[in-house]
Amino acid sequence: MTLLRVEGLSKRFGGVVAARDVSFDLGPGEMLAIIGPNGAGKSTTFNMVGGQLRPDSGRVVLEGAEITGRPPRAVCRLGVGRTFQVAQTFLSMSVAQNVQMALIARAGRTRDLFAQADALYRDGALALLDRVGMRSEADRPIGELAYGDVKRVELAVALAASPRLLLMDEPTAGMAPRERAGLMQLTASIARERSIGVLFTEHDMDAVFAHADRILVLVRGEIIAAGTPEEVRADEQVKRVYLGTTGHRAALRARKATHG
Ligand SMILES: Nc1ncnc2c1ncn2[C@@H]1O[C@H](COP(=O)(O)OP(=O)(O)OP(=O)(O)O)[C@@H](O)[C@H]1O
Repeated sequence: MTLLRVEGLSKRFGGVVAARDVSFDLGPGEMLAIIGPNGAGKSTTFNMVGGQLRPDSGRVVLEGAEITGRPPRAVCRLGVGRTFQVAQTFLSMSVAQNVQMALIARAGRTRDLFAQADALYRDGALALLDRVGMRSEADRPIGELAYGDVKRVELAVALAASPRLLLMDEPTAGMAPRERAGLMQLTASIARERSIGVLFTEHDMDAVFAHADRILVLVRGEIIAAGTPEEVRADEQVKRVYLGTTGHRAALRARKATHG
């Protein structure tokens, strides 16, 4: 079954074609990476799916319903979640309260927010924190956490909205290599168990080749290749214009880590 269908998305900024006829499908529980050099159109594509940008042409269809050009808030309500950066969490609040806020917002109970935030949805928040390995830190101010731990809390915050599709823009940026693998592994296992489709961009090729089920390669706004990590790694055009030897080594490392 198709969760997300993207058909012929195009976007131009003045003379720059940021996306040209971008099409792909994403299934429930699937991890789909969009890779490509700087300026390839990854963020543009992402933002057209999330509603932050209106495409010039093309369609975005979520579970059979067209969501093209709908504002981000509406897209979010329809089941598209997004992980946000540290600055968008509430630094002085506790880890648990950050997740509770997201649960309260999801339930549409924002009027209760300040009166009862301590008690509301605490159990639900703790369950989500448990799933991302952060239960023991629930009552610490989030501002005290190490960066890699904040990323786990961000994942719990995104899950609080019960997304069908999760958009993750460079989820491992700024993390240490070992922490990156842990976060990607966690994301992949949660995606599978909850049938959440994950669309992510990532510059770290180790993370992509080890954890994506499929990879789209964008170059100058166009998809030049799409397929499994093995297929993309073997694609001559991809090797030539993008991956080169660095990507090839990353693919080999990832295969070794996965298959021994
Ligand atoms: N708001 C904008 N106004 C003008 N040009 C833009 C805008 N957003 C993106 N572009 C241009 O569109 C092209 C694609 O940009 P985009 O940010 O989507 O690439 P990207 O693959 O996400 O790059 P990076 O890996 O550097 O984040 C680039 O040439 C960029 O300069």
